[in-house]
Amino acid sequence: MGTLAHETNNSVAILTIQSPPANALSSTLLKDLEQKLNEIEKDSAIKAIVLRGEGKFFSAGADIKEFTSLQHASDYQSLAESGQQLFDRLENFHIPVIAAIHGAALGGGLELAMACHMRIVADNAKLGLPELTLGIIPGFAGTQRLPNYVGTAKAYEMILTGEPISGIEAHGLGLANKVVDEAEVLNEAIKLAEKIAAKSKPSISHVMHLIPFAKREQFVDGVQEEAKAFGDIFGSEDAKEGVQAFVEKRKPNFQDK
Ligand SMILES: C/C=C/C(=O)SCCNC(=O)CCNC(=O)[C@H](O)C(C)(C)COP(=O)(O)OP(=O)(O)OC[C@H]1O[C@@H](n2cnc3c(N)ncnc32)[C@H](O)[C@@H]1OP(=O)(O)O
Repeated sequence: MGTLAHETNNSVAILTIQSPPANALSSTLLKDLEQKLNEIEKDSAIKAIVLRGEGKFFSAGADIKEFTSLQHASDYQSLAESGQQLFDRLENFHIPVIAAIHGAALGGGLELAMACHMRIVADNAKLGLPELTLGIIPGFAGTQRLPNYVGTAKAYEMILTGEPISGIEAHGLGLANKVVDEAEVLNEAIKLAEKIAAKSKPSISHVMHLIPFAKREQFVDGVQEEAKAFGDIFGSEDAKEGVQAFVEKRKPNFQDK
């Protein structure tokens, strides 16, 4: 069974991440997402997409346990580059994608949600980039997309402290389109998708082509630097300690090297 379920109703595709317990973005899940985009690209009937997570969370980010199987800085750099490319494809997709976020969207989970075009969040959801808690840094374009949504000051605070914000705060900062009770997240996302799907497909496609031009030009340089730094950071003692501490469910003891 794949890690992404897919159903379509009224021209709206609902993609459900099914990778318990935390919907971590394993390499398999990322491949399944790419495959799903390939399929949807060929289906002219789909006019909007809702992306959600099954279980307790939207997604808790890259699969930290998988990190321990990689060896070299170049492996981590490639991991970051392939995630960045996939999320870039999503951001530039010709069909609008709405992330329906409950529980947690952390690390790569928030980076995935930020590559979607709109976000509906639960008031009690946690959204953050906690990578520095692991002795590493964001690697799926989080350092580049987060400031665009929340402003640079809040992005520095969120990334440097690793502390998540609530769905209510995310909405106040402009990171989310709407905040609702957790029980209503999926319904609200579907309602928004159905409103969009009632419009003409050619006009939807033109808007999807045009809005990405408003993106900052430095973005491409920024994500390249981020992927390189993501590779470098895994050469540090503290990255090994941070990842190991997560696996062993203890606090990391960083040595600043
Ligand atoms: C380029 C991208 C880089 C990244 O994305 S780095 C990863 C960034 N993400 C994080 O650092 C989030 C780490 N996870 C957490 O902070 C917490 O977890 C949660 C807040 C999501 C949930 O907390 P709670 O409800 O107390 O559950 P629990 O016992 O911590 O987790 C349930 C199971 O899920 C596994 N898990 C959680 N997040 C990840 C992950 N990102 N990668 C791999 N596994 C993860 C745990 O280990 C555990 O598993 P078991 O039940 O076997 O003990």
